[in-house]
Amino acid sequence: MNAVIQTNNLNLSLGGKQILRDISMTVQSGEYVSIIGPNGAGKSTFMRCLLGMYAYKGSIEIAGQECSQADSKQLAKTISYVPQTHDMEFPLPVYDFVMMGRYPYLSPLVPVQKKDIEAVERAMDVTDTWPFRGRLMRTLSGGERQKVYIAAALAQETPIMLLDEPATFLDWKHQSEVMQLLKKINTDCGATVVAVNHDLNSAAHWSDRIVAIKDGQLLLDGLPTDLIQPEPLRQLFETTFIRTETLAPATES
Ligand SMILES: Nc1ncnc2c1ncn2[C@@H]1O[C@H](COP(=O)(O)OP(=O)(O)OP(=O)(O)O)[C@@H](O)[C@H]1O
Repeated sequence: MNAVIQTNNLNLSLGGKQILRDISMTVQSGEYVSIIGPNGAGKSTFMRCLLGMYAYKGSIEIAGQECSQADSKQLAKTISYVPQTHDMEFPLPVYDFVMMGRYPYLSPLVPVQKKDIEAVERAMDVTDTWPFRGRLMRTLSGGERQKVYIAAALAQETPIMLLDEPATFLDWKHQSEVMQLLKKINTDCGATVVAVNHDLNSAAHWSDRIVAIKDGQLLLDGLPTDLIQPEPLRQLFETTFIRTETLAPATES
C-alpha cells in the first residue's frame, strides 16, 4: 500500500477559533474513505485544507509532497474536489463548465488540445451528462448539476478525488446513481475517493473505511462494520442509535 494523503498533527484556526486539532490520518492509494461527523465538526474545512486552501500548522502530504509547498497546478493534477453546494450561477454551457476541469493542463499559451476534448468526452460519457452539453448550468436540476460537477472533477484526471456530501439533496435514484458512479471510478479507474457523507447507511455500504471527526478532532477511524454501530455513533453524535431493518436502493451489477 502507498499513502497518497497523510496528515500529521494538522491544526487550523480561522477567525481566531481553532477549527481542526491535531488530526493525523493516512489514506492509502485506491481506498474509498467516508468522513462522517456532526454539523460544524470541521469535515469541510478538513477537505479544503487538503486542497491547500488554508495556512495550516502541522503537515499535509499529498502524493508525497507537502501541500503548502506544492505548485498549485501540480496539486490540481493530483487532487480534484466536488464542493458541498452548487448555488453559484455559472452563466456557462455544461460542456464549457466540464472543460474548466482541464484548467491545470491549459494556459494562454497551450490552448485546448485533442487530449483535453477526449478527457471531457470520457468524463461526460461515464457520468451520463453528454445529453446536457449545450444546456446552461443554471437550467439543470440539482441531481443533473451534481453529476456535471463530478464530470468536471473527472475531466481533471486526478488520482485523488475529494467530494463534500456528493449525494445530499438528491432523490433515491440519483443518490444511488451518484454513489455507484463514485464506486465505479474508485474500482475501475483506481481513483482514491474521500467523501463527506451524512448518510451513515450509505457510508457503511460504499466505503472501505470510515473516519469520524468531532469538534475538529479525529474521533474514530476504522472499518464500517466496526464504526457504524450504536455505541461509536452515540459517542460521535451524542444521541441514541438503534438497529432497524432498512430499505436501500439495489446496487446494479
Ligand atoms: N472562514 C471561517 N471563519 C471562521 N469560522 C469558520 C470558517 N470556516 C468554517 N468555520 C467554522 O468552522 C467550523 C467547522 O465548519 P465546517 O464547515 O468544516 O463543518 P462541517 O463538519 O463540514 O459541517 P456540516 O456538516 O454542517 O457541513 C464551524 O463552526 C464553522 O462555523
